[in-house]
Amino acid sequence: MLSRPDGPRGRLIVAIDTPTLPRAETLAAQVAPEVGLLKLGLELFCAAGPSALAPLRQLAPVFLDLKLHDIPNTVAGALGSLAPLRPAMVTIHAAGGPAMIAAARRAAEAAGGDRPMILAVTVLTSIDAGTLRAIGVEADPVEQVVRLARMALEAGADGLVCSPREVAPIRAALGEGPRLVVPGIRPAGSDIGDQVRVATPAEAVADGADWIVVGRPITGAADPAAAARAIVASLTR
Ligand SMILES: O=C(O)c1cc(=O)[nH]c(=O)n1[C@@H]1O[C@H](COP(=O)(O)O)[C@@H](O)[C@H]1O
Repeated sequence: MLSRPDGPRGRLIVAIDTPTLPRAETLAAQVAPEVGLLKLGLELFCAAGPSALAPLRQLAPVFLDLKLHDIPNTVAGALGSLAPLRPAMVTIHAAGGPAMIAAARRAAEAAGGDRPMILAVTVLTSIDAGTLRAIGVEADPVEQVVRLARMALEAGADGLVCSPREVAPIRAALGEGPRLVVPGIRPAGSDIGDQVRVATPAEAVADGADWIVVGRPITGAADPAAAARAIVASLTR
């Protein structure tokens, strides 16, 4: 399994969110020298399919972010189907519960080889307390994230996806063990878009994020490589 990053550059994951494979390949080639991993998410996977992974993996390890959330047997089957693609990280939704998470972990181990890191997505960074209430969760985002984080790790997740607002609370509650992958990152002054629980790259890393995930502030920049370099330069831990 992928080790923790040993320097600021290794901490940066760029989300290659585009429906067009040629555009994804261009972006990936521009930013790969500046980053630790490239993230392939639903937008590109749904448009271009599993074959989108290989060209990205030639440039950097790939975080395959499909946020799997289904019955344990189906999620385990999906992990088995994804194994030949050799992603470095994969996401499942913590809300799928302990049996689903344990099945995902078993399936990743059964596939053998250098298995992917299984990351449990806690509460999406676009969700606030009002949206949690709308789906029947009375806890605030921090409380809910820490609850899901503890459950997911006990069930076999290798790490967690959370917003930068919960990094310090997770470290306080669960220590340095959990690997934390943190989207909802916005350099000061950049457009927040649909994100709600955000912080700057430096804040997230100072609080204890292992990796930060950045999409539009880099992919929408006139010079994506320069934008990635500026973010890496801002990281101190
Ligand atoms: O799992 C993720 O990566 C993820 C979880 C989450 O809670 N929030 C979140 O934004 N993400 C992903 O992180 C990326 C953030 O992109 P930007 O908002 O453009 O920086 C997107 O690809 C999202 O799919």
